Order: sequence, then structure tokens, then C-alpha cells
Amino acid sequence: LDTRKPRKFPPGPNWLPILGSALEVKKSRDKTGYLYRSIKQLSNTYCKYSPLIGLKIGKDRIVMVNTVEANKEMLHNEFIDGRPTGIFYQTRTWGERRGVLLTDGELWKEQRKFLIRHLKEFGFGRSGMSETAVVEAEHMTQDILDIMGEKKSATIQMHNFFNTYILNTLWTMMAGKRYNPSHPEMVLLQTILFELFAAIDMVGCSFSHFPILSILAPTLSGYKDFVRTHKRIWKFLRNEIASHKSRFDSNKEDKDFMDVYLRVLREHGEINTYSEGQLVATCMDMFMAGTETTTKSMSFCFSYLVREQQVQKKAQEEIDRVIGRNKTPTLNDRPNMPYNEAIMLESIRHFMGRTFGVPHRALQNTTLAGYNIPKDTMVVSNFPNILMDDDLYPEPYSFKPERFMLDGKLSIPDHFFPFGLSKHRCMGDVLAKCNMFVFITTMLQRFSFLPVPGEPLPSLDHVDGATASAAPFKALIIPRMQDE
Ligand code: HEM
Repeated sequence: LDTRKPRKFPPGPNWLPILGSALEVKKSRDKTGYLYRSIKQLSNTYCKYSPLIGLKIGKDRIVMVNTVEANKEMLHNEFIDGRPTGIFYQTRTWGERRGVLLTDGELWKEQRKFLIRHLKEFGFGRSGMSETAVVEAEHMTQDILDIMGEKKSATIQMHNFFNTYILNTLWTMMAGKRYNPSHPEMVLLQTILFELFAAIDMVGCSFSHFPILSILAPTLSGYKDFVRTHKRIWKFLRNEIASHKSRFDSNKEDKDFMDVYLRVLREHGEINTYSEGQLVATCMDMFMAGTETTTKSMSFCFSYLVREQQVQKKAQEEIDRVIGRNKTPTLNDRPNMPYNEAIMLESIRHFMGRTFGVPHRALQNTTLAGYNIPKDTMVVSNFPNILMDDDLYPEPYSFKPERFMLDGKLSIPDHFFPFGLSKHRCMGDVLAKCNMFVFITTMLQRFSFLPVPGEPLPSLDHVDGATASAAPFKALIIPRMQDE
């Protein structure tokens, strides 16, 4: 029975008992090096012209959505608005369904609305957001100058350079706090998060497809590490909440999102979907969804800027012309700087062009692109198939900001939606774009990023995982001279 596909299920490889199509996916992944390339290869083999490919990995039925039209249809279909359930998605929140990133139904609706409404009070989507980004960009500049010291140049490991500053912009709103990049707890947390994201896929990992492995082979299946990493993050967040609680004064104005949430809990108790656990999970979701994505888009950005010096020069010319060398860039400059904005969009394209969307789940039997999608099937946007499509983006693996420009103005095509669409659309797109614009322009205003002499250029390969990351690389950073 396990090998029989549901009627009119999207085409794809055959299903073996218990394993489903896992072996074939693995074989193809080993050959191509990356999960998204293996899905492309399997699509070419089994269903070249189909907008969907249907797989089964262990217990999970997974449908990958390959085309622009089918993705639009999927993201607007309310019957595919669920998020997956099961050991992988629940272990991260101590066995319960909590948070905003991987939940659905009433809890997700109520908490998403509350989060968006109250984050605005602390600058989210408003001018305060740009001010926070500017403060972090100043810290970044100063930190680079400190590393340079007398030498007037520095060779810096870039793939994770932006992590803490990006986290700080989010954490300022969530918890009213910022960290120095050398803060030991931060370094540790970010290292384990990076490792975690490299060890799992957007559609899960071995113990999520084969839950029995969490008992039979907890170490080998990655289950033990998964739990260990999450326990660390919970501890970090619970400590922060405890410190907020200890200094909470109901007569004083709330300073950050944690204060607002704790006030609700104090005044009304754990009612409806509100609970302290939900607060921990929401912070963890923002932490994970907010930092990994933006940091990795930035790492792609700078790995290409180091390789493509003419792109960097063109961006610096625009900065000099519009802002000059002395005024700090802010979000207000964005409408006048289409080339720098196009660099930001091209960086996001390179990141999401190697990353799948956050999985959805069919809440009931439904249809998509003419195929049947049974209840509880996982449905995933295959962003790489769209964002690296030769027809939509000629020479897709080249870094060409010009593809987002027309007659000197910014031009964003209808088929570019790397933040998703409709109800589950990314909650942080405005923050991500604000941070990226301010960080890119401030860095290029003050410094040039060059290849390290005697070392190879940043690799075009990347690190596979739940989200893709540019391969680790270094840049030689030099300050820009006034007469340059
Ligand atoms: C370049 C940066 C980013 C990219 C490319 C990105 C992309 C995405 C995508 C594709 C989704 C899934 C949409 C869907 O399921 O249909 C998503 C969801 C989400 N993102 Fe982002 N994101 C980015 C930055 C951020 C930031 C900075 C935050 C936090 C402030 C954030 C928070 C979230 C949350 C909470 C969700 C879940 C929304 C929901 O299910 O209701 N993201 N993002």
C-alpha cells in the first residue's frame, strides 16, 4: 500500500516500501552536490514539463512547486495554508506547536497579528527601523577600523561577518538589547545555528522523514544535536525573559516586544493562544527566520562584490553622486539609488535561488495545477527553479544587478517574489531590505572590498542546508580615500 500513489498525484519517481523515493533523491543529491539540483534533475527525468513533482520521503508526501504560475496558485490557496506537523517541527518547541514560523490555524493567526501590530511600536516598518540599522552600520564601520588599526587594511572572514549586526536590529525591537560581535554567548549561538542550518533541509532531515531513527540512531540521525542546539537557544531566551520579568514595572512604558507580551500575560494570564512558551517560540522564530536569511543574502552579496569589482565601483559611484562621502546613508536615500537597491535584490535572488520556501501543508484534500493534493501533503515552493530559470533571468548564476533595472530606474518583475505571497508572506521583508540597503551602502561608502592577494577568488559553490550560504571567504578591506 505504501508504494501506491494517490489518484492524480503529481508525477515523480516510483515509491519503494517505507523509503518512498528517498534513495533516488539521495543518489541524485550525491551526484549533483545540492538538494535543489537533485530536484531539478529528477523533474527533468520524470516530468520535464510538469509544474509539480511529487515525492515521498519516508512517511512524508512532498510536492515541489516548480513554476511561477503554480506557485502563485499554491500561495493563494487557503487549503494549502497549513504548516507541517511531526517530530521535526514540534521538537524545536519542546513537543508542542508554538511560534509563528511553523504554525497554522488560530494560534498562528492571532500571534502573527499581535506580533506585527506591536513590533511597529518599536520601529518595525517605520523610521525607527532605519535609525537602528544606521546605528549598527556605524558599529560595523568602527569595528572594521578597529581591526585595521594602524595598518589601514584588514583581511576579514566575510561569510558570517554581518550576523551579529543583523541580529541586533531585530533584538533591539524584540528585547531592547544589542550585542558585540565578540560576545561569547553570541559567537557560540551563531556557530551552532550555522551548523544546525547546514545539517537540515527545508523539508526536514532523516529523523523527520523516519521518526523511528530518533530512537534507534539518535546521534547518527542528527536528533541529539537538534535537541541540544534548541535547548541552548531556549535557555538563552528564557534567561532574557527572566531578566525582563525581574525589571518589569507596570507603571512604566514598555520598551520592547517582550515587555508588551509580558504585560498581556500579567494582566490576563495565559489566555487563548498567549503563553510564556509562545513568547519563547516567537523569539526563536524571529531569531532564526530573521538572521539566517538576511545574513546569508549579505554573504552572497559580498562574495560577488569581491569577485565583480566593476559592480562595486558602479555602486560606489552612485553612492558618491547621491549621498557623498560624509553623510551616513539612510533608508530615505533608497528611492534615489536604484543601482544599490538592485544589488540588494540580486543578492536576495542568489540566496533564495538556492533555497526552498518554508514548507506549507494541505489542510484538506485540494487541487493544484490540475493535480490532486491529498490532505497533509507537504507543498514547497521550489524557488531555485524560478529564480535560477534561464528564461526569466538570463545567465542566472552571474551577478547582474542590471536585470532589476530599466532605463536607469528600478524595475521588479512580477515573477520576483522571494518573500512569498499572500497570508504566510514573510513578516520581515521590510526589515531585511532596510538592513541590507543601509549595510551595503554604508560599507561601500567607507571601504572597498578586494580579493585577498595570493588567495583564490570567493568560490561560486555554496554550503547546502535549510538555507543556502555562500562558501566561507575572506576579503581584503581598505578604506576609500577622499580623492579616489
Ligand atoms: C532576505 C531575507 C529574507 C527572505 C528572503 C525571507 C523569505 C521568506 C519566505 C520565502 C518565507 C515563507 C513564505 C511562505 O511560507 O509562503 C518567509 C516567512 C517568514 N519570514 Fe522571512 N525572509 C527574510 C527575512 C526575514 C526577517 C528579517 C524576518 C524577521 C524579522 C523574517 C520572518 C519571517 C517569518 C516570521 C515568516 C513566517 C511567516 C508566516 O508563516 O506567517 N524573515 N520568509
